Amino acid sequence: MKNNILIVDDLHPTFIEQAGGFGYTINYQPDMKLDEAYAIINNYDGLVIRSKFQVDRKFIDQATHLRFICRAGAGMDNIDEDYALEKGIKLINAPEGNMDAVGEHAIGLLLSLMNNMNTADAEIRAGSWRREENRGYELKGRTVGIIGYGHMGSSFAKKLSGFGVNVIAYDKYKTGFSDQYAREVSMEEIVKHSDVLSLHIPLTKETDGMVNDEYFYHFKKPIFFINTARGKVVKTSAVLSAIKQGKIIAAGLDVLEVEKFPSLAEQAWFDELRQSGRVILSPHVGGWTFESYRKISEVMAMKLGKLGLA
Ligand SMILES: O=C(O)C(=O)COP(=O)(O)O
Repeated sequence: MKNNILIVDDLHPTFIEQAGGFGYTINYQPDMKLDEAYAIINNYDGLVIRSKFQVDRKFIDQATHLRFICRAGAGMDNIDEDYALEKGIKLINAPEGNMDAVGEHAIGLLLSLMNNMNTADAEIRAGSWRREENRGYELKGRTVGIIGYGHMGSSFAKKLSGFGVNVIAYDKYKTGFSDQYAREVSMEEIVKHSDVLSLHIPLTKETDGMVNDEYFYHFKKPIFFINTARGKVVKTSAVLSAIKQGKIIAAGLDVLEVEKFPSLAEQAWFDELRQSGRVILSPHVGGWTFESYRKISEVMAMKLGKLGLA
């Protein structure tokens, strides 16, 4: 055992300081590429990564001494979790570090959609002052449906508590989670009652492409749709069709099926998406704030300390 950790992503220094205190030697390489990490990973006990590359079977097979992987964030979809666990590698993530960021970002997208902030802003910049066309809707009195009631879903629910809304939540893998912020319901009830739908589920084999044309078809009321979870859970073409059919009033998307340029611009749906006044986009920054940068590091260091592997 060398008690050393390779960090391949940008990370707040508090993790480095604290892990050093536990007795680990740190190699901090925030710009390291996959092939460079692959070449040296067999010398390390620990790996810290955000989402920059896939820690797949091949990588794990190469990491012959790896004892733990810290995912500096929430989503574990860039790590072959089953294979890592099979190999006895411990996994740590830190959703507690960016749950406030995601909850607030989802609220921001929702209020912006309901008040036409994107179009109103663009119109004024273009020289037009239109009040009636930019009249907003109120959140108060509406039913907000949350899919997935983990750290992110419950953070969003908590932040909604001052708005006078009825918050209902469905989580396929959890029961008995009703709390003061949300009432646990079936998927049927989400579909029947929601005025707002917000996704807070991970990307897995099961959820990949889950939100398709059929998914929106069943909703009884026109909805405001928010995705701060994972882009690949949602077919963008289905969001665009649902907007055209009036099933979705407007959509706030922090994550997309394909992210980053130039590949995003090459998607068949991109032109329609970017021209739609009924969509607000942000570049996967829901969980990425000045505060979460530090909190993620603190949470990971705390969890690593508890593992007591050094
Ligand atoms: O924490 C998460 O799951 C996120 O989506 C944040 O992604 P990132 O680590 O900033 O690439």
